[in-house]
Amino acid sequence: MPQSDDNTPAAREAAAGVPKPRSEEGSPLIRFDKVVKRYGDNTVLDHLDFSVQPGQRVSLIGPSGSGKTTILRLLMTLEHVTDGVIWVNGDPLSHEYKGTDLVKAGEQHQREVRKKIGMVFQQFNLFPNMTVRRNITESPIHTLGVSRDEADQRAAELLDMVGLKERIDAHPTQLSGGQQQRVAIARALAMRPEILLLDEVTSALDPELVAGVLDVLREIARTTDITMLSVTHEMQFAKDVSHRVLMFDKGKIVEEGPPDQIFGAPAEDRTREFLHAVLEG
Ligand SMILES: Nc1ncnc2c1ncn2[C@@H]1O[C@H](COP(=O)(O)OP(=O)(O)OP(=O)(O)O)[C@@H](O)[C@H]1O
Repeated sequence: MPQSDDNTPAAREAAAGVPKPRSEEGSPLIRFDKVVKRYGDNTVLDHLDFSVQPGQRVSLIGPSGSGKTTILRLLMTLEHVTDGVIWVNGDPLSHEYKGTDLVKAGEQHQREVRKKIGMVFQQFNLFPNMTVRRNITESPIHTLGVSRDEADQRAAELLDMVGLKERIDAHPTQLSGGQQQRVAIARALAMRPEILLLDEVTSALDPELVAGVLDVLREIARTTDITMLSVTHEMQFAKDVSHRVLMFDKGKIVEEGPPDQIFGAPAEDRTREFLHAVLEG
């Protein structure tokens, strides 16, 4: 059934004056189409529609439990939708295929889609028994079939970018939380993903280590055109790096727009209340 023009993500963005970084006219890289996620009776995402253009950096903000992390976990196929479809690059994520005939093809396809997406978690999830170098090179070598030399060279470049090139032979336990998180960022980028998902990447860090990690991410935002979806409670960071901010409450988008609008002149009471609580609290 055709949607009313006012209700489409494109119409909402146009109304909000959202700037498009590139591929404005082209197909979205990510599209959520009436996505529902339920755990038992708890509806975590409620017919969610939004899309992300290639190269767009989007921050997801909103109160605890509003469904932000679930969106990233669905994209990583760590969870499956209850209803609706998630499209990546014009293809549905495999678990949304309903027909049994397609399940096998879907699994192969799901692996291909997954390779395009890197994620950095709140807990760094490095392998403690591997050096920093091996943490970064294992997936490119085993999943992408990259040669060891090439993977090593890329690891050295990425560690340089995150300011840790001297720690290439260290083990994670020898590093601070902030350093471990910077290695986790390098590891995600080693797969050359099109999409980088960041899930509250500074929440587990001591306050004095937060700035170093955010600076690395700001630099990635400045120097690459990677598509970025970031769940964050760091409002200044969201303001600095985002093309667009989505404000969530109870599994729905209550407001979206460029950071100047969301942080400077929010239209919705719920957004104002949330920002007041975060910024004043
Ligand atoms: N595996 C699960 N089983 C049952 N309920 C879950 C599961 N994962 C998440 N939930 C529920 O889904 C809801 C949304 O969680 P989600 O982590 O997406 O919220 P969030 O907006 O990211 O919150 P926060 O900012 O606290 O991380 C919460 O009510 C949570 O309890």
